[in-house]
Amino acid sequence: MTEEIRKTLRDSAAMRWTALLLLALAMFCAYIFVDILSPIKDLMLTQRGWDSTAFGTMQGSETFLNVFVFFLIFAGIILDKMGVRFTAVLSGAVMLFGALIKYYAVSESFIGSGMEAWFTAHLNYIPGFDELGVSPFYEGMPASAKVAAIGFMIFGCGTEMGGITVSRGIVKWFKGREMALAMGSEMALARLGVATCMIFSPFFAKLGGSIDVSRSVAFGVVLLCIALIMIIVYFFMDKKLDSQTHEEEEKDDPFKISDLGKILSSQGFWLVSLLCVLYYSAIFPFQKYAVNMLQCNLTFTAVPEDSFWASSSVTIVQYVIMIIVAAGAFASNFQKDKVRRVLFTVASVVALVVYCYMGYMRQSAESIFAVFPLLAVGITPILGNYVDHKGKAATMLVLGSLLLIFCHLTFAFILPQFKGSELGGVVVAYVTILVLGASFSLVPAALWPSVPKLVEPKIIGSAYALIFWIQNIGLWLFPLLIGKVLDKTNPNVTDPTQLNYTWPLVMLAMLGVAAFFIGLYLKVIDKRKGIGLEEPNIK
Ligand SMILES: NCCCC[C@H](NC(=O)[C@@H](N)CCCCN)C(=O)O
Repeated sequence: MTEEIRKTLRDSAAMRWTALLLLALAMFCAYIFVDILSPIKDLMLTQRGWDSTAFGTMQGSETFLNVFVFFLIFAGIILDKMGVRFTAVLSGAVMLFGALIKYYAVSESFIGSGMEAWFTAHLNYIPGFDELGVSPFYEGMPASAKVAAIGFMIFGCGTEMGGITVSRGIVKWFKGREMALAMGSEMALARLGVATCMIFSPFFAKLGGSIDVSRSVAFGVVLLCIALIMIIVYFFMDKKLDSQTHEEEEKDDPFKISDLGKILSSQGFWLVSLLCVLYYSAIFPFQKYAVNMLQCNLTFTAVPEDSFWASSSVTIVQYVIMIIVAAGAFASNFQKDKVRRVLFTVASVVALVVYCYMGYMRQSAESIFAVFPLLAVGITPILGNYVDHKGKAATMLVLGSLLLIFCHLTFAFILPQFKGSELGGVVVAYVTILVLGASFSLVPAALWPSVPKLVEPKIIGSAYALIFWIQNIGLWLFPLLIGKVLDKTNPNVTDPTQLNYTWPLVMLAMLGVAAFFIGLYLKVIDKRKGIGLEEPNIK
């Protein structure tokens, strides 16, 4: 066979990176939708009557079916049985379907509809789930929040199924090549999705001077349509690849229930899963409240509506600068020449300073918080590469947890001290958010590539599905708990920007403490059992 005949799509760097780009852009859109209501929590109270408990219950519902109906486990089985491209299209369609329901729930046409009346009277009690205290609805929950929660549950099935499918797709296209870099790059783009959402969700909700929260959700729905198109394009690339390699998709490793037993009996797997659920529970649920937490802790001077800083064009310019920060930091990873690498980094840092200044001038909590994922865009691929070549994954997990504790305690106790000092508060907020972003690079970059060291290659897909499932328990519980703690500790507060966030933040810091100790124990077990977590991936 000649060299030419043997060449497949994945042998071409351009083609495999195109395949990654399609999958990563689809996840970018999905991550935008995940947090689409997070930066407008205050508007959800004033426009739709969602208090913190309603908001937290709706936000937590994303993971409900994954956790309590074990959908993620089924998603793992579907992925193993049907392959990457089928599951990718299915996840895109499920995400879009759920998103459309959520859009209807928050739209103006829902208000006063028969559906609103029905949901106000029903779904207050769910037999079984209420007794267990895990119901996604409660007596008195606004009807729009109930329907939005149903849509978000369905969306959550699609997005988590998409998450494991993309990981497996990356393995399919990049095995034996730049796999860690590809995974890091995919996560980097997902982080940019979160930053995009922080800027554009409030932008669309307040567009043209009138407030309409459904515009933000509509923006997310449009992006999910684009995501589905990208997945369909990927479908044909993937089909072409299989026809070239004459491989029947993934059929050599079918999922068996007995595989679950093998995974569950691994101590390392349990420690990594525990650390994953503890760490991510202090990040993703926090993300849903962070903008409101900043609104409550920073002193903002209202920017007049006719001022330059309040204009829509400034929002767009700020977003373009954000893209320059992210692109510069990301591209510096790929520069072989040292001078070029430094130039890219410097350009990115300068753009970051300009971005931060604009956030301060706009007095905008959402654009201040949007720097959180930016650092992760730049450094997650670097750290992924570091783990590949130098190792030290367990140490990075410990360090990431320590930074997490430091940040949540700073938000809880130091940031409120700066109330009254406009600039001081914003500086403390920026620094803490950036450090939290660094922590959010360290842990994912070390955690996900460590999974293959814990289980045999044959059951990696199922192991990822199980870790996601365990992680989803925390992602379900903590948005809800934060909302409840907020309501309990702020009984008479009616202004959504005057809440005291100390106790929810202490609770999140405690998750970091537990993750820190698990990380230390993991280091001990790694040394004792020779798991190789501190070893480089490429020897
Ligand atoms: N290829 C890496 C996959 C893991 C990325 C990881 N995402 C998750 O853990 C998701 N289960 C949670 C997503 C939360 C929103 N639904 C990440 O670090 O983003």
